[in-house]
Amino acid sequence: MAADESVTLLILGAGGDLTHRLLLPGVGSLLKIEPTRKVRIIGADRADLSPADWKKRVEEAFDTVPVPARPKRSVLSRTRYQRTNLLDATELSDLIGSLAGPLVIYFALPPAVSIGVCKLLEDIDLPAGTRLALEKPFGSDEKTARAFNEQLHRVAPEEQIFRVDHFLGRSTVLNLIGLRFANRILQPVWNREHIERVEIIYDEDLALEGRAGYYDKAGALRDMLQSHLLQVLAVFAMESVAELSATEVQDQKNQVLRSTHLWSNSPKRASKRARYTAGTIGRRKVPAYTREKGVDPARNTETLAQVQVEVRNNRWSGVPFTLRSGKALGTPRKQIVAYFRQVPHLPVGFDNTAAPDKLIINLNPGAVSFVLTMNAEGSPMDLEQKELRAELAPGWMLPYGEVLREVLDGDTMLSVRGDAAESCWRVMDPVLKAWAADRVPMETYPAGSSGPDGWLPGDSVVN
Ligand SMILES: NC(=O)C1=CN([C@@H]2O[C@H](COP(=O)(O)OP(=O)(O)OC[C@H]3O[C@@H](n4cnc5c(N)ncnc54)[C@H](OP(=O)(O)O)[C@@H]3O)[C@@H](O)[C@H]2O)C=CC1
Ligand SMILES: O=C1O[C@H](COP(=O)(O)O)[C@@H](O)[C@H](O)[C@H]1O
Repeated sequence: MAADESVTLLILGAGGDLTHRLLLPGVGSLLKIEPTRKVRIIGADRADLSPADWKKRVEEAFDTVPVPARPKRSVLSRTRYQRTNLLDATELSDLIGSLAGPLVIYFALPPAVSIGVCKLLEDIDLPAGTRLALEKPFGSDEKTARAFNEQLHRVAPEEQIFRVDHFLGRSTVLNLIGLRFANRILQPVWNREHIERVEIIYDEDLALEGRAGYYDKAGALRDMLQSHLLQVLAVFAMESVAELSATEVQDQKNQVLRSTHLWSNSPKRASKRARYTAGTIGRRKVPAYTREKGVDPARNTETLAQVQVEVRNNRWSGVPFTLRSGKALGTPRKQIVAYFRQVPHLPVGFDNTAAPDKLIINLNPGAVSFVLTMNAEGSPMDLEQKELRAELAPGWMLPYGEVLREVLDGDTMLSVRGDAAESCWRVMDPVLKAWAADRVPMETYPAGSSGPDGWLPGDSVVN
């Protein structure tokens, strides 16, 4: 679809946090880069917002970017809000009936409400080609994800369904494809012969930040590992693509996800979970997770999760991939680290066999570092590790701008295909079952620390 063709973006759940904090600024950041793009934003929610309230919300979100005057004026002059109980068939049908295509329906709703709305959409005539954009979590296990896929396919074909993952909008992830396939240096060593293990880590210094309503039912594993980090793994490990197209990228990513299994098939050995206790992050005092507002300690929700998986294919068999993410950690660390094997033979005479060579890919902000063993300062017989580093340009728009751009253009390259969503649950379901049965202990770590001791295998120097 051409960027100058006007698209109607209907945001369901327009009064909520996602719309306010991420979606509207995302659209704004897209308009900043593409000021002639024509998008008509319609907000719908059960909140009682006046037309002026709604315009003010859009304007405030745009001002955080900020959006240039002309596209801002154009959007504000055409946007409107419709108070709607989205689970009422007549109200939903009236809302959609009032809109012209091409139409994108963005579900910024609690997951159970999204499923209910989809059911109602089966009986509503949608403009031809209507696209549906869904948020995570996509289902709550493999079975519910499959059922949700079947239901969605009764409303629209797969190529009109966008399961949004803002990590895939991240320029750094696209940079990963460039890093892997646009030079000859890395391709020959990107395999089990040369890479011993890989860590994909997203440690945050943010704590709960008032999100108990969502997070206490999700936890770190569902919030980050099952969704974002498995997607990052898929891009890291996939075979080469002939072109940057949805079919190529999706097929290659999904081959990886289909081949991914828990390390030694044992959820007990492959997973760890922990929850933060009271502590201090910088100058900020953080209460114990169980004392945070809205948390039910009986849910036993983890705030730090680590899972080891194996990609059982010709390229990666035998290489452990450790996925880890958590909240309230002292030092944010958002990176992929590939540890290389030792050289087959180190010339006799050198001192100091150093730690393994590493490739570190920082996800946010983006940077690539090679940490290589070479001659030290001083005695040339001595070895040490030195770092070669390149900073990557920041994303040209916000991650939500990048994913929305694809949705508005009808390009599914960066969205999660239905079978991939099911595969991700298939990998993690045994861990969730083992945790629910208390077969893996819940450890603790003070907020502001680096997590429980001894979780990551081997050396994991933060860079
Ligand atoms: N917020 C975030 O940072 C992120 C959120 N997500 C996902 O985005 C989705 C939305 O999350 P979030 O914005 O945080 O949730 P919120 O609860 O803040 O927003 C959902 C909105 O939908 C409204 N709503 C619920 N039921 C109905 C209904 N029947 N009719 C009309 N409106 C209704 C809610 O109204 P009311 O308040 O009255 O209930 C609320 O305004 C979730 O799937 C979440 O997992 C994904 C990534 C990040
Ligand atoms: O989807 C989510 O992602 C954020 C981390 O992503 P970032 O781009 O904001 O760094 C995470 O904090 C949140 O819990 C999760 O729902």
